[in-house]
Amino acid sequence: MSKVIIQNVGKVFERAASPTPALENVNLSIEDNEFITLVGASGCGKSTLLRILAGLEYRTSGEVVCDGRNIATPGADRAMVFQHYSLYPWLSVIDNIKFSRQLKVNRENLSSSDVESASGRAEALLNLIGLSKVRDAYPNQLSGGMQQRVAIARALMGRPSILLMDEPFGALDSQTREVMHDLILHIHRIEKTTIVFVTHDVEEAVYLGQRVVLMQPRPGRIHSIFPVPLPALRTQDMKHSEAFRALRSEILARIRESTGITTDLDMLEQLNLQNSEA
Ligand SMILES: Nc1ncnc2c1ncn2[C@@H]1O[C@H](COP(=O)(O)OP(=O)(O)OP(=O)(O)O)[C@@H](O)[C@H]1O
Repeated sequence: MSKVIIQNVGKVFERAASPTPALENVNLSIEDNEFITLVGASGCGKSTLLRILAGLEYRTSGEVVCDGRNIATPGADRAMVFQHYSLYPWLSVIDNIKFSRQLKVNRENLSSSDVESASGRAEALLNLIGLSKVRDAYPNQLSGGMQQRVAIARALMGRPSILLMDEPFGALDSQTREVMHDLILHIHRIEKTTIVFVTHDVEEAVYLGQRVVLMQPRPGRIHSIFPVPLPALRTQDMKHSEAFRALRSEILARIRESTGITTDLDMLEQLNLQNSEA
C-alpha cells in the first residue's frame, strides 16, 4: 500500500464575494521514502495541497490517507518546513532544534533517559546539517542558508515519516541553494523520510525529485507526472546531461501550455492585463 493516498481531493475557499476553487479532483499516490516535487504556475494550488497534507487546511472533498489512516488534522508523523525559517531568536541553534521535543518532555513528564535520547538526537541532527561548530550561536548570527538548515533539523527532530517543504530554498541565493539541494538529498538518504517539496523552480524540481508532479491552475489540478530518469545518487554535473535538459524543457513547455503562455509576447500581454486590472 502507498505511504500517502490522495483521492479526489478538492478545495474551495469560501470568500464573501466569490468562492475560489483552489483544487479539483486531485489524485496522487506517494510511496514510502519517495522524494516528490510539485511544480506549476502561480496559483495552481501547490501550497494548498501541501497544507492539506499537513492537516493545516481542511479539504472540501475527497480523502487523504497516510500510513492507512485518514488524516484531517496535523500530526507528529508529518512535519513542515516553510520558506521563512521562523526560528526562535532567543534560543541557540541546539535549543531551537530541541525545542518541540523539550515541550513534549515537560508536558508528558518523561524520564531522564527520554531527555538524554532527545539530546542525542538533536546532536546527531546538528552534525547531519553540518552546523556543530555553531551549536551555541543564535539565529541572528547565522546566514539564511544556515538558519534554514536549523529549521530542517528542527522539523526532523520528532522523526516524522513525511517531510513537507514549501519553497524552502526560495529566499536563498543560487549558490546556497545548490549546497542545500545536496544537503536535502543527503538527509533524505540518511533519514529515509518521504519528502513532498513545492517549488517554482523546474530545475530544482528535476534535480531533487524522483517524480515531478506538474499542476495546472484554475482550478488547481494535476496536469502530468514525470518520472525523473537520473541515477538516484544525484551530482551537480547531471544538470548538464541530455536527460536532465530534455525533461526540464518538456516541463517548462507544459507549464507554458497549461497557462496559455506560449511566447514572450503572450507573457507581456498577460502582465499588462494584470497591471491594468490592479
Ligand atoms: N486563504 C485563502 N483564501 C482564499 N483563497 C486562497 C487562500 N489561499 C489560497 N487561495 C487561492 O487558492 C488558489 C491556490 O493558491 P495556492 O497558494 O495554493 O497556489 P500556489 O500554486 O501555491 O501559488 P504560488 O506558487 O503563487 O505560491 C489561488 O487562486 C489562491 O488565490
